[in-house]
Amino acid sequence: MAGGPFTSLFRIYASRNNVHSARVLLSNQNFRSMRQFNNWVLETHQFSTSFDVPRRQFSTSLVDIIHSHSPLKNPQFTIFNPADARQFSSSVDDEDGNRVKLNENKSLDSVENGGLEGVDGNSVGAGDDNESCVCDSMVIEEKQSDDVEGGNNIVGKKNLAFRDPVELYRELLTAEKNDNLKRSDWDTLQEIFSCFSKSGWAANQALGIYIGKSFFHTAVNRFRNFFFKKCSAELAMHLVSLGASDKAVRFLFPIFVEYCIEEFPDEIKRFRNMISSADLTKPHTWFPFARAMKRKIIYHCGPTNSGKTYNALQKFMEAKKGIYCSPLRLLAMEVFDKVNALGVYCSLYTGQEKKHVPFSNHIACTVEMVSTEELYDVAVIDEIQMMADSCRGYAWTRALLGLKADEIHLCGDPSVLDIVKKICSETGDELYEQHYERFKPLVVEAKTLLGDLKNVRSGDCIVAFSRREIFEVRMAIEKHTNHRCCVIYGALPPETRRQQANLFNDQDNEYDVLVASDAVGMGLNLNIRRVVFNSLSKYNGDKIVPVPPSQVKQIAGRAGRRGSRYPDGLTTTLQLEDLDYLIDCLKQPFENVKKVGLFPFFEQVELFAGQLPDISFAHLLEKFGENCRLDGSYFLCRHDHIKKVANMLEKVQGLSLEDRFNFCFAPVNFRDPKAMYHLHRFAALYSIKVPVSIAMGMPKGSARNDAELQDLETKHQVLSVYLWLSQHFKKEIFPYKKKAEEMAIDIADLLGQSLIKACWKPESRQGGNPRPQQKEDGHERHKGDGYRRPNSLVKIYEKKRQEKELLQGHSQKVVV
Ligand SMILES: Nc1ncnc2c1ncn2[C@@H]1O[C@H](COP(=O)(O)OP(=O)(O)OP(=O)(O)O)[C@@H](O)[C@H]1O
Ligand SMILES: [Mg+2]
Repeated sequence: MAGGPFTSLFRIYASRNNVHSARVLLSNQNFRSMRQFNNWVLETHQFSTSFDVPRRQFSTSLVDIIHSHSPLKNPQFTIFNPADARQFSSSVDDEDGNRVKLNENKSLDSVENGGLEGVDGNSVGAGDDNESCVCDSMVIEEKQSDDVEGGNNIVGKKNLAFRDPVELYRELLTAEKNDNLKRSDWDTLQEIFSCFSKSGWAANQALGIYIGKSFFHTAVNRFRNFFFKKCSAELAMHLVSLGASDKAVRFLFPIFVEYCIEEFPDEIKRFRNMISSADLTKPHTWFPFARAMKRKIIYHCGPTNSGKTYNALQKFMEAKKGIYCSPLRLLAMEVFDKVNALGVYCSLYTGQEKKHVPFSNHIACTVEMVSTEELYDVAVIDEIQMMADSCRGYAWTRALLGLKADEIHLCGDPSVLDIVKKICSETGDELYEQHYERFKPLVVEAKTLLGDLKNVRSGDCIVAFSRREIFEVRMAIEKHTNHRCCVIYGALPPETRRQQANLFNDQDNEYDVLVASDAVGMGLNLNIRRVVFNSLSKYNGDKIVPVPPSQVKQIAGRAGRRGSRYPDGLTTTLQLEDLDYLIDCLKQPFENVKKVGLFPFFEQVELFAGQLPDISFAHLLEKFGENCRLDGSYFLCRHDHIKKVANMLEKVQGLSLEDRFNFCFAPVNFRDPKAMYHLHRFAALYSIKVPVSIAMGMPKGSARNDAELQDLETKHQVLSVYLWLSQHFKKEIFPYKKKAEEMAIDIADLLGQSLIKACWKPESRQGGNPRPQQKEDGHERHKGDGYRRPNSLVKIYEKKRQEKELLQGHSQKVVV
């Protein structure tokens, strides 16, 4: 890597001004006024090490030196000489670090006013640093006059606030214990150290020199002991005059830094290695091959039922080689069928199945399975707003950053448009936007079902947010009306969901009502005339919460599909009191997402594990979460479910780290103890290298009650996990793939048959979560059917309604 103009200029400047050494300061935050060294402060942003650059190394590339110390690929840094207020700021921002932007001769004032920009464009020098900036310019003035007097050694003895902390620390090292302080002064000093120890600012800044939060208090205690033994009267009195305040903490901090650098080199090195191995910054650099391409990204942006996927699929089918990335297995299967039916050979690739169609150049896959190795002409990433999903978002982010395709079509709502723009500016891809409107507006029926399921009509989809609620609604409808219901919910295998969807879509049968969970929310083409929300609150794994507006929109948008029996979509609620919330949700603009999900690859976790060799995998993941560094546009995806599986597999000996990592991604429902038991058994057999058996009997027939139905669901889950493992591990260890496939098809069939017959009361899953339907969750009885629905959100929105008086009356239709 060549040095570029910045380095040459620095070299000329340094030689002309007889600079002996420069110190690079260390920080992921802005540390700029921390220290001075022979009149030089070399400043770094989002950069995290501390080292001196001696004069003899000025002849080599300064950029090289900085890069060799930096865990970041493209650190930005500023170098300035306080003696004459000259400052150079530089950002090395091209791929090989050669292109250097040079700003010469900015006055320090512009720096004080936040004239510099950090790596992520944040203004530097704001907030916490203001005080130290002011202090810094005073240091400069002081030093300039001292220099005139001749030499560094006589630097401002008069005013400790302006002394070089390095010198102060050196003096402390050689000082004798001070016995002349009053008791009250010692007490004040104790208070100052207690304040220091509790200071969030100091703990954060200490991260810049790799003093981790867990070690910070120990370091401060040791520093206090050292300080109390050595502190001069002058120093103590200066601190006492500041009192237990932020000023005292900020005064002490640079001395603390010196102490730590000398006393804790091993701890610093260990933490530094740990941090750099948990570095998730600049994820676009993880895919150098995709970066070497000039990709064209087309964002099909619009609400539901507006033709986004349709248009993207046209390009996919026209391409020589294409890949379609789906949010759901079911949708991947739908595209696989549709595309093959149109004469474009297409294979199917999901976590559980690989259907290779001979001579095919097209693939429909689930987004988690997308290959970033293969080259494609056209890729489609459907439901791109899922990048912001707290659990699965990383799969969409990875697909967008890593796909090697000349053209990538993104389909989704506008919520991630801005962040996709930002990502494209980092990757260098061209972005084109294509905006869509709904084919037909969605109409809200203000009358609602008036709390009575007897008002259900043909073509209705009643949306409920738990399995139990779904079956209760279905029972009530079938008992009190002549309608027959299909059901779709998350625990059903995709094949059964599809069978139920077909049954509902098909006009030539009596199944004309659908009762479904939010599992219908994404992309599926269903002949729905009206979406009726049975309730608008759901259990989020912890408590009952209102369904988020984005999800309400997505689900309501299922009503009325172009080309279906019902091109005009309607939506409403069961209860009048829920209507305002529905209207509120539909009227809300799409949120503008600020961050999208990331998750480390196995190799990154492995690197991190090297720093913490003796801890459990679950603990390792936790530590990774605590210590990983992320750029401002990304968050680390939630991995509670992974940790749950990791904990369960903890006692299974003989699994490598990679095995554990893979097992933890198996699509198991961790709330289902039977499914977890089987996963444990699979891992135990795998660990002793015994071919893994399915060891699960086939049910004799369709379910006769809810317990048997749940048993079928679990059995399918177990087979799905087996199939997933057989695709992710060596075939020899999971030799019964074929058998598992056959069993899974049969069980999906039995589930379909069972659902057609089902007319029993739902039961709770054993060992599962508290049921949202239980009394303590505040659910109420409904019209003597034995059916209970969640409490309305009326209280929450009552106030809002009064204020807004959204509706004039409840008889007219509202078009959203
Ligand atoms: N130009 C078209 N010609 C014929 N049918 C179309 C056309 N555009 C869309 N459709 C049909 O309209 C329906 C909705 O289109 P599409 O699935 O592309 O919507 P979308 O915007 O992706 O909605 P979603 O939010 O459900 O993903 C589909 O059944 C699709 O086949
Ligand atoms: Mg779509």
